[in-house]
Amino acid sequence: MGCFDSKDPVEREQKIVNQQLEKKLKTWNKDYMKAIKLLLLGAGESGKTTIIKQMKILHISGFSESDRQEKVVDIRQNIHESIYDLVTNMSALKPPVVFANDESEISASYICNLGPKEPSSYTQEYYDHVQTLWNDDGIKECYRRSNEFQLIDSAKYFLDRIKEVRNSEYRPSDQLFEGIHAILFLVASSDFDQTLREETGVNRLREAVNLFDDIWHSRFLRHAGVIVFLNKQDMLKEKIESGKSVASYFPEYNKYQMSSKDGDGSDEYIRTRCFIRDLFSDVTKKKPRSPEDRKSSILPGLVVMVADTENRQCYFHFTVATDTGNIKTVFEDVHSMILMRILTDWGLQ
Ligand SMILES: Nc1nc2c(ncn2[C@@H]2O[C@H](COP(=O)(O)OP(=O)(O)OP(=O)(O)O)[C@@H](O)[C@H]2O)c(=O)[nH]1
Ligand SMILES: [Mg+2]
Repeated sequence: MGCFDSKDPVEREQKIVNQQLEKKLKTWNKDYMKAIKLLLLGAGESGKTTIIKQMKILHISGFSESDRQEKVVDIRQNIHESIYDLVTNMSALKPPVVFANDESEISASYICNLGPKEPSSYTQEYYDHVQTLWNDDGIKECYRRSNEFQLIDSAKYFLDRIKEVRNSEYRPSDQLFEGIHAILFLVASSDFDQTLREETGVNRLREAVNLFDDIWHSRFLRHAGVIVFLNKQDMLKEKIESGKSVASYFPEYNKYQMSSKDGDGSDEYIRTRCFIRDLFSDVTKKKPRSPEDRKSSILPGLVVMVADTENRQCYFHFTVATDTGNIKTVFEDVHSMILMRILTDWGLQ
């Protein structure tokens, strides 16, 4: 038996265009999923720009925003066409298909009122209705019987992407963070004796710990792996070897117990860098700072605190961002760590 081949040239052309579009989107999606997405965060002058420069040197590139926007426009149009065709054809089928949920009736009239042409603006309400309909078992049944009417080939592919498209337009924070595999948080470790330029009196390292607290407990970032780069190790070593002590700024250093796996504590620089690492690792074991303490947070709109429910791990590296060789080695470790995480998420590890 041969395949159904439309004799109508317009219909045939439409089908070809659809197939080409579907192919393009599939390739785009595959590439996007393949890319490892990192979010680089850190206080002022901690070395973020330097790390990006090193990444460029080490040939790491990403997706452009215009590529992404172009894809969103294509998907939106196809979502509307698909859901409109499904809704309007449901009752005409023989025997007809009915909605499984009552609320879908309201969503169906909303979509029918818009007509077959895509809406002038895509609102949250619009996406809610499409989502309600696409979740309805009646619509799913209608989709299964789509051989009985005209529906674009890739309707399911597009409708399954509602969340992705909606996020890209209406929830900028989520869009920014969705699919991020890991957050790189940079710390200028040698800042232990510095105060913030803009707010004299605030210790820069202490402020970096507070910022990390906000980021670690942020609702938006809770699914991403977190890697802390304890950067500027060369400057830290220099400071310690010149006789400066972290104890003058962090009195708790005097009582600091170094773990035996980190060394015997005889090297002051090693002891200091472990102490600084533990300032950050303690954050991952504690509750978020109180709202009172977070008044001066530089991320007020972004941070919605959550208490940890998942068992998350944080990875620490001692880095010198200005040293390409050092960053290359560290990134090789980071890369394997992220791949392991992805495999674990997929249940392959
Ligand atoms: N010695 C040394 N200098 C570093 C290191 N990392 C960064 N720097 C220097 O520190 C300064 C600040 O680094 P940037 O990469 O500009 O820091 P940033 O986080 O992008 O700073 P802002 O954009 O101002 O927030 C630059 O002069 C860097 O060359 C390091 O590991 N060792
Ligand atoms: Mg910068």
